[in-house]
Amino acid sequence: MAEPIRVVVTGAAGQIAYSLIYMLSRGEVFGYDQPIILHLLDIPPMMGVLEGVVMEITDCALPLVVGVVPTADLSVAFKDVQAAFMVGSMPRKQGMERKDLLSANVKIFKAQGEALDKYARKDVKVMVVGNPANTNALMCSKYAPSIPKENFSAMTRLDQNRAQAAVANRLGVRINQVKNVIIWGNHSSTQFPDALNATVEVGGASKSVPQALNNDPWLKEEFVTTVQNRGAAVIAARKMSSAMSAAKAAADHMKDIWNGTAPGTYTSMAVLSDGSYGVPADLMFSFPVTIANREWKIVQGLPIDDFSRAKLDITAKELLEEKEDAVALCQD
Ligand SMILES: NC(=O)C1=CN([C@@H]2O[C@H](COP(=O)(O)OP(=O)(O)OC[C@H]3O[C@@H](n4cnc5c(N)ncnc54)[C@H](O)[C@@H]3O)[C@@H](O)[C@H]2O)C=CC1
Ligand SMILES: O=C(O)CCC(=O)C(=O)O
Repeated sequence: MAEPIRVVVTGAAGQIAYSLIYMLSRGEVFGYDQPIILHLLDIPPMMGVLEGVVMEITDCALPLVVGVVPTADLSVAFKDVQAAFMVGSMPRKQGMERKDLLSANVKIFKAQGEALDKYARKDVKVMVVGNPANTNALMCSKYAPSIPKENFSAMTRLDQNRAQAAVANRLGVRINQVKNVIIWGNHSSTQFPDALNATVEVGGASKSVPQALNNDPWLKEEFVTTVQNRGAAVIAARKMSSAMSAAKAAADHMKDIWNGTAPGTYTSMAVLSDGSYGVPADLMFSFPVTIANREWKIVQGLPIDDFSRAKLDITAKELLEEKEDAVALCQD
């Protein structure tokens, strides 16, 4: 059996972690033959709840879990970790935008960036789930200067999964027949869910989604707003934010980083912009990427018409504003 790897989940006593820890422990992300040592971080008042989570992990009798380290101490949580799921932070309530969480959450990511810098392995892969995810990831990476910026990403996979499911449903096909739906920009209501370059497999042949839908105006209208507002719709229905689907998306995201994307497919994640597609550099912007050897590359050369250009610019503008606010908050 392989040597165990150390994996940290922050916000380990919370809702998303409750589903995510089980997926990790079953081998769904790092492989069914990869033992793991789980580092579980939460805040001191949650240590009692976390103790209950640890009891449940034990009672699941999972052979791949060879150690569990529950803690409220950053130096313990991040010590020698190779993968970090940064979930711990406050979720929004009904009526709030995700960026309203910036003042509550960004300093958590500053402190945890500093701790990653000091204690984690330099090849650690860090994915940020806690909202506002893109800007939290940007600030986390800025406060971890000894870790390559490319090792940080923020999750827009839940939006991608939602978009893929919506397209499959509209076409009446299975989810895995739809490929290459893209989420551009921020994990917020300004994101641009784009199925204009997506494809669907029908009868062994690949067809463009707009063609398969006879250029249905739905693709540029209701599809976009439904995906943009899906998180808020779940909150309105559940009175709590998405958790099972968020955990599944976090697992999908890290699994792609670990194992790479399948040939001919790309996935969306927020990564540091290098100016591709006219997006300002130094923003954590969701792009279509391919991944090999645990390194991502932004997919180049996709057609961007005036409609898509306007959508990309709106979401980039929001990220620029968030970045400015975050930098100011972290200087306080
Ligand atoms: N990027 C995405 O697609 C999604 C992001 N989210 C975000 O994920 C975050 C977590 O959501 P839930 O698990 O539902 O929330 P939750 O409230 O159930 O759990 C959050 C946990 O984080 C802990 N926490 C708070 N501050 C912490 C700190 N400084 N260090 C470590 N742990 C800390 C809390 O004590 C709590 O146990 C929220 O910000 C939410 O908005 C949720 C769904 C999707
Ligand atoms: O919408 C939120 O603020 C919390 C959960 C989330 O980010 C989502 O469901 O997309």
